Amino acid sequence: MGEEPTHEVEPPRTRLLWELIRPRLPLFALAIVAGLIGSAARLGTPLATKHILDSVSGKSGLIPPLAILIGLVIISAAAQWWQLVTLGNLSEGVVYDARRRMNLRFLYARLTPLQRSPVGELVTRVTSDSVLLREAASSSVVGGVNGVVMLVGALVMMAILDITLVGVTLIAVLVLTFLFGRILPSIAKSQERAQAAVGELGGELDGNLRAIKSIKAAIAEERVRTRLDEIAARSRDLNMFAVRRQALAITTSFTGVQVSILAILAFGAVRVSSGAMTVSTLVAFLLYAFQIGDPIGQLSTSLTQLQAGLAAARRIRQVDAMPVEGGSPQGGSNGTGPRHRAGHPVAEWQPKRSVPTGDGSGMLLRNVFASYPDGDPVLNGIDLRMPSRGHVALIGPSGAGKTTLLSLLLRFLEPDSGELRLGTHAYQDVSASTTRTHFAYVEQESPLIPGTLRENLRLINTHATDEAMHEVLDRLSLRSVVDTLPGGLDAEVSINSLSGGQRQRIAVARALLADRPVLLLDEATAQVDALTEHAIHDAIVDHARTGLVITIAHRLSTVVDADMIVVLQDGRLIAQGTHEELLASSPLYKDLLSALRIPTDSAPENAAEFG
Ligand SMILES: Nc1ncnc2c1ncn2[C@@H]1O[C@H](COP(=O)(O)OP(=O)(O)OP(=O)(O)O)[C@@H](O)[C@H]1O
Repeated sequence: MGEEPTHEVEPPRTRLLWELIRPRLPLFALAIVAGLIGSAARLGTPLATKHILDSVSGKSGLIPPLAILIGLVIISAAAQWWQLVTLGNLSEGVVYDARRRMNLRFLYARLTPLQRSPVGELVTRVTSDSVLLREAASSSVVGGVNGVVMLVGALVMMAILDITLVGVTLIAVLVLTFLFGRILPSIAKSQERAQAAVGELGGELDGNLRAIKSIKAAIAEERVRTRLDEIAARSRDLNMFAVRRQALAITTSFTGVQVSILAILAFGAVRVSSGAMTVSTLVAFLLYAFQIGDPIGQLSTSLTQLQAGLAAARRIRQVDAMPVEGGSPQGGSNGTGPRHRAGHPVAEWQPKRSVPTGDGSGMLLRNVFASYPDGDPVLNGIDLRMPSRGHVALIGPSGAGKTTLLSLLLRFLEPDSGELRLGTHAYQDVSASTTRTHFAYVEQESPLIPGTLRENLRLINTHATDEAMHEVLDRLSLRSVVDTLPGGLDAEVSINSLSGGQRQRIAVARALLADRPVLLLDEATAQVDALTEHAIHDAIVDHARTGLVITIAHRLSTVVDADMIVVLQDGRLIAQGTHEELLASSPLYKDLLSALRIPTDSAPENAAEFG
């Protein structure tokens, strides 16, 4: 998992499980009490049976021991029911808590470490790992406690009946305990590796299913299948290792119990024939010996199940350890601190239209350096001032750092050093979510969130009216698309039900409905036709009258009439100005245009692409 603190000593697995159970301790205690009552009732039955046998030989009346026996059976059944329901309550609660904790962490985690793990891998932690945790948190732990209680109780009762014979049983219990101690740790390790393989499978599957069209078009199904099968086989082999170990542990325990019963029978027969023990005592003793089989079996199953749960708890804990966003001061969170303090004078840009600034929503980047974890800086000393109104277009070759610059503005990434300001607020003084309230963002892939079209459009502005939505949909030529959807705005939409261009327009519509001071568009016109591009362009111009629009544009039409064009190359700000100014001053800008065979003596009308 990304950004796992390597210097931190990991707590023992059992403590992780305890942390999840602790908030539900009363339920846990209740389940144990129910288990203890049931165990006590079961422990009493052999004694009641002995009294019934004694009454047959005329030593006492039959009715009282019979009534006690029936009472014990009823109590034992009721306690078992109670315990099972309580356990279900407990385990579902623990799984629910674990899933909520992970959901919360995924949504509030810092983006870079979160995105280091494949989505499918993260999903398996919420789905399959939490299910393994369910068993460990409830039946394994309570079953283990019950098993110990039953075992100790039976041994005590046996000691009361015949102290000599109990020695034989004790030897069997000690041998089994020793063998278990040797086998269990290897079960936990292989199960953890098997679960990691399941996570890897989830990640691979997710990635491949997202790219399924490319895979099919390349006729690469077989290659992908082989790779997926290899991971599935690895998981199977690791689990089989654990299964063999579990089988060894469980059969050892059962054989041990059988052997000790035979030994008790043999020793018991000798003691009965010598008159040191009555037949009824031997029968009661044997009933206890048989009863010991249950707790030992329960203990061995619980302890082996517990290993899978502990492995799952560790993987869930790794999610908990992901760093979260919040009001963390910029640059401080990655521990590097400012690396480049030299102050550069920031060139004040004057837009070609009269654009008022200084009303609190202009943006400033001063000597900003940024890098991804374990990488070299991808932005190197960016100095840029943008006003509160107007259209700023970012251009540059692929990999120049355009998207990274937007990530900094939105605080998906914190700078290594330098200063970012939004109006009068320094980024480091406010939380990431506060900063984001100023932006509406259209990302490159224009993803839809699961839900209806209405929910998608209201993602930023939850109060957008139907009227406003229809107005924006009209502007972006989406109205006819919506009208054909069953349910209109209430239709469930997904990546498969809409085209790339339609999704892109929905993302733009969502941003326009938001009415935020700064609109960020990352190649918002990449997939749309000329008419829609025109509509988006008009929307940009419209928004730029009252607010700031920052676009990453690959199409010249989005760029040429921008109030300011910022040219980036290799993470540096190479030039900035209007189209005309850059044609006169920036060889890179001219190169970018020439590479596309666009005449550099006039602004072209067509929608040529950069990058
Ligand atoms: N999540 C990431 N982790 C590590 N490196 C990254 C990450 N995202 C981008 N980079 C690197 O940062 C550099 C700048 O990438 P960025 O996406 O900002 O460029 P860009 O100008 O938007 O490119 P394009 O036009 O191709 O989208 C590239 O070298 C890229 O490999």
